Amino acid sequence: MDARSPQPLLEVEGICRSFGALVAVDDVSLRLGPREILGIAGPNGAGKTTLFNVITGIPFKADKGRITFRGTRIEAMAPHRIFRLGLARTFQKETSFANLTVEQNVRLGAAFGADLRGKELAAAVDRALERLDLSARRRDPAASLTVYGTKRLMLASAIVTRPPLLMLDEPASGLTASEVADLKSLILGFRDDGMAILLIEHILPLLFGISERVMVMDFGRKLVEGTPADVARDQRVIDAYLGGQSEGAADALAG
Ligand SMILES: Nc1ncnc2c1ncn2[C@@H]1O[C@H](COP(=O)(O)OP(=O)(O)OP(=O)(O)O)[C@@H](O)[C@H]1O
Repeated sequence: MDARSPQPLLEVEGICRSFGALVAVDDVSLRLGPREILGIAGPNGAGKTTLFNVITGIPFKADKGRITFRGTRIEAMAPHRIFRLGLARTFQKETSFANLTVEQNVRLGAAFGADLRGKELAAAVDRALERLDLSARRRDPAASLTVYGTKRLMLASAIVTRPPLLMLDEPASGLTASEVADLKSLILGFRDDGMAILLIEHILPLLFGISERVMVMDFGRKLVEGTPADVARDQRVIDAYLGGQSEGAADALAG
């Protein structure tokens, strides 16, 4: 099944969210199939993070629209119940419980996202720490990690319950080129494990290089959606957003 199938993994229909007079997300719809990677691009303030926020209900809901995840309507559901249905996210800013250890952070993710206990919980935490190359740091305080270490910790806490949908908000910001390359293979590995991925990213070679489809937002609205090749060539996208970066996107597509 893919996003065009009658029952996609995630279906967002006519979502709106305003802050006073500012319409941050304006009638946005999207569909995502299992194991699909949908990239979301757009200039600063286009409404990308607000879209993530209203899908996950953290920290606020949409004013209008329907969101269906795994056949269940979630637009009015409490965030922890959405997580338990199998939708996990990370945040733009590196976020962790700084005074807890790396392992305790991941255990919290597991407890929030599923009813895991005992050996099952321990195995899930071990697996997530191993996957994100954090096993050797498990007893260290989260505050001692580097920027990329903290990003990997957010990812470990998000994937510990093996969610079918992972939403990543600018996971590559602030990383070195080799860290971005490492992150790229991690994300592709999550997809190979069975996760669908919604990815917001300003680093276009990464976004265009791993997404099956790309959606570009501008002024709260969906400007264009299509294959990376079609989107990178779309004159509306070049005018509104890519500008000088269109070469970077083209290079990513070339290989
Ligand atoms: N809690 C809020 N209160 C008031 N305005 C908000 C709030 N959250 C977002 N906005 C505004 O909504 C608009 C969309 O913001 P949003 O963070 O969703 O954009 P974005 O596309 O994710 O941008 P960036 O790429 O810079 O992260 C912006 O004008 C922003 O200032």
